Amino acid sequence: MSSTEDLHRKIDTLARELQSLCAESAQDDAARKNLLGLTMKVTAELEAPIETVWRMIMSPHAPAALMVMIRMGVVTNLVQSGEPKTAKELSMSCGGDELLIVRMMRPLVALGVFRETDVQTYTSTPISEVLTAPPLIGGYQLMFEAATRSLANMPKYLESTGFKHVNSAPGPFQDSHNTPDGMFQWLINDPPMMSNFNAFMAGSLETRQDWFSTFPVDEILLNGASKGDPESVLLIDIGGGEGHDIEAFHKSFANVPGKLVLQDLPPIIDNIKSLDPAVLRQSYDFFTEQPVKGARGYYLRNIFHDWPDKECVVIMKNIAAAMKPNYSKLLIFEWILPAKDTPLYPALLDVNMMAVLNGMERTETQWTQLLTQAGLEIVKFWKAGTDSEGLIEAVLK
Ligand SMILES: Nc1ncnc2c1ncn2[C@@H]1O[C@H](CSCC[C@H]([NH3+])C(=O)O)[C@@H](O)[C@H]1O
Repeated sequence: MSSTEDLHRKIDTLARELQSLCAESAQDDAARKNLLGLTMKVTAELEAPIETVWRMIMSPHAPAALMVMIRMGVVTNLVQSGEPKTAKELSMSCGGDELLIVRMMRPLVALGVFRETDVQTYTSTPISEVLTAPPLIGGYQLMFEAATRSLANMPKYLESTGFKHVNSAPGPFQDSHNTPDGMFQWLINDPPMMSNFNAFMAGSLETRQDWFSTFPVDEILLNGASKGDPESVLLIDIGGGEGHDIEAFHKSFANVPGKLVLQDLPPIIDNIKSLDPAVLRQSYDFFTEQPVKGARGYYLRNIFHDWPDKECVVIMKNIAAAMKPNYSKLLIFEWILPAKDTPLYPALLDVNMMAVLNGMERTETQWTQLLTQAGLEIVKFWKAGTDSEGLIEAVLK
């Protein structure tokens, strides 16, 4: 047997083993992720450099085709009907041209988002089915409109600035959307897009870790918190959206003394449909004086990465002015980027933050610089590996 034949025989054997491993690990999520990580590493090793470049060149196309199918209603139509439909039928029920559907569907079929049961006949797959869940269909449209539009235009925009670091508005978002507004104001002006954003944020909770199930809550917050005073505030979630995080905290720590407060902008607070009454709601703009003084914990998740340094320092100073010395703690739950070899997801998130909010993900050194400028001192960077967010515990200096 030639060495080439031998090699192909080995690959066939491995393919069979891999197939059976895939089936086995479908029941065990840790094993599945382990196997997926391994195959991704192997893919990176096997892909020729020119193939990598081509993959990047061709990467915006399928997401754009999918956005067309979402907006045309084809995705929901196929998932809801649960049976194959021809391009002609889809064209009649969704209103777009038949040939446009055929062309947009080709890459999506190749990627497994849909299946082609016959010529120009399509059916949904688990990918399109999961995509129609509100957090994903909302999140997809939000990210496409807010981020993809801005990213496509970003190189040209940055070139026009002489490649200046983005650290204030206007930035790529304002340029590509032709608006002086930041993303949050843009959302407030567009209620359906705001609903997409809220669904996206609430839905992403399912896949993200809670700080209180990851780090020692007793040591960080509960030990030393006021127990006798019924008015004392244990924890405020500043910019907490519709309250999903602080409500989850309450569920896990229902009997701890002290009030729980949710703060966000009026349109968010006024839009809350259901929230445990144990959580007090307060409309508040974090660029103004913090009204709750001397709370034990001032908690912010995914807030500072939305803002350039200057705005972060203003938000931090407003909190610092309300903190009680030797008692209050600032708790920031965000990415703490490693100085080197940042995993792909947080590295991309950093570019995303630049594109949509003129914001950024930060390293330990950058966090330390910010907090120092606001008169705060880091007690500890609590970390759970480079692949997940960390908690920054800080106090008044
Ligand atoms: N000036 C502001 N004052 C208070 N909240 C704001 C302000 N600007 C933006 N936000 C809120 O900041 C939040 C950022 S998204 C993060 C939401 C939540 N902490 C979570 O991690 O899921 C949104 O809910 C915004 O409405």
